[in-house]
Amino acid sequence: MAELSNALLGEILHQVRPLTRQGKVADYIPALAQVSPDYLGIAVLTRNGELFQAGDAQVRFSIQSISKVLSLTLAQTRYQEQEIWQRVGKEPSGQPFNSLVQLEMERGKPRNPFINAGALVICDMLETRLTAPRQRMLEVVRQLCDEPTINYDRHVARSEFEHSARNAAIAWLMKSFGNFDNDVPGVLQTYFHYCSLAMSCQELARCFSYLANQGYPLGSTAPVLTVRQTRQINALLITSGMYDGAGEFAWRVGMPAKSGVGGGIIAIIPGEMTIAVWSPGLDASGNSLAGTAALELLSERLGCSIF
Ligand SMILES: NC(=O)CC[C@H](N)C(=O)O
Repeated sequence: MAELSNALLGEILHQVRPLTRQGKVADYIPALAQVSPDYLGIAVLTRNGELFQAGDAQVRFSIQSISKVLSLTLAQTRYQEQEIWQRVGKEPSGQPFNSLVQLEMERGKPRNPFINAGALVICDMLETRLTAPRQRMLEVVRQLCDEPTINYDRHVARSEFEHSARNAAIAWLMKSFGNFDNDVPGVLQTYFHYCSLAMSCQELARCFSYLANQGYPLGSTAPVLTVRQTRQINALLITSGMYDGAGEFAWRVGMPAKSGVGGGIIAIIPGEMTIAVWSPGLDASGNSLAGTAALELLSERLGCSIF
C-alpha cells in the first residue's frame, strides 16, 4: 500500500490528466460554460489534521450540488428526524439529478435529499425555520472551514435564476402535491445561492471533516451533528450522492461522496479522512470524469475503499 503524500497525489493527477478533456463542462449557464476544462486539483485532510494536496487545490470553483449536503446538515440541526423524512425519501433515484418523472408518480415526495427535488424541499424547510437562510449558510460554512472570505458567486447565482425553468417546474410540481410551503421563487433563490458557493478543494476537505469524525469538525469540541445523524448522511451519500452513477462509483471508488456540476467531488472515509477533487469535465451522470478516476486511483493505491 502507498503512503499518503503530496507526491502520491501529484502522481495520481498526472495519470488522470489526459481524461480532463474527455468530460464535458456544464453548459446550462454561461458562468459555468466558461470555466476551463484544464483545472485539476485534489486535497486530502486526515483525522490528525494533516493536509495533502496537488494541482489546483487552492482555486475556488462553484460547488453546486455539493451544497446539498450542507443544506441537509443545516436542516438536521433545525428539525426532528421524522419531520425531514416524511417529506423526502432515503432511496436512490436511478434517474438524472434534475428529473421530474418519478416526482409525479410518487406524488411529490422526492426520492432523496441529494437530487434537485429533494434539495429544494430541504431549502423550503430551511426557509420556514431560519430567518435568513442565505446568511446562516455562509456563517456555517465559514465557521466549518475557518475561512471568513468564503462567499456566494453572485454572477453564478443570478445566471442560475435566469435559467431556472426546470428547477421551478420541480418546485411547482411539489407545491401542487402539498410538499412545498413557501414562495417558490424565494426558495429557488436560496437554493441557487447555495449552489453558487465558491470554494477550493482545500476548503471543501476541511468543511466536511465532521462527516469523517462522527459529527465533530476537525479540532473542535462542539459537534455539528450527532453520531447517528452523521452515519445517516454517509449512508445516503453512498446510495445517492452520485445520482444515477452511485452504483458505478461505489463499485470503482467505494466511498460516501457528493458531486456537483462544477466538477467538484467530496469523498469521505469515515474515521480517517476527507478528500476533495476538482476537474470541470463531467461524465454522462453529471459527475466529474477525471475527478472520479483520481478517487478510484487513490482508493486503490491506499487500499481505502470502505468495502
Ligand atoms: N448536479 C448539480 O450540481 C446540479 C446543480 C444545478 N445548479 C441545478 O440546480 O441543476
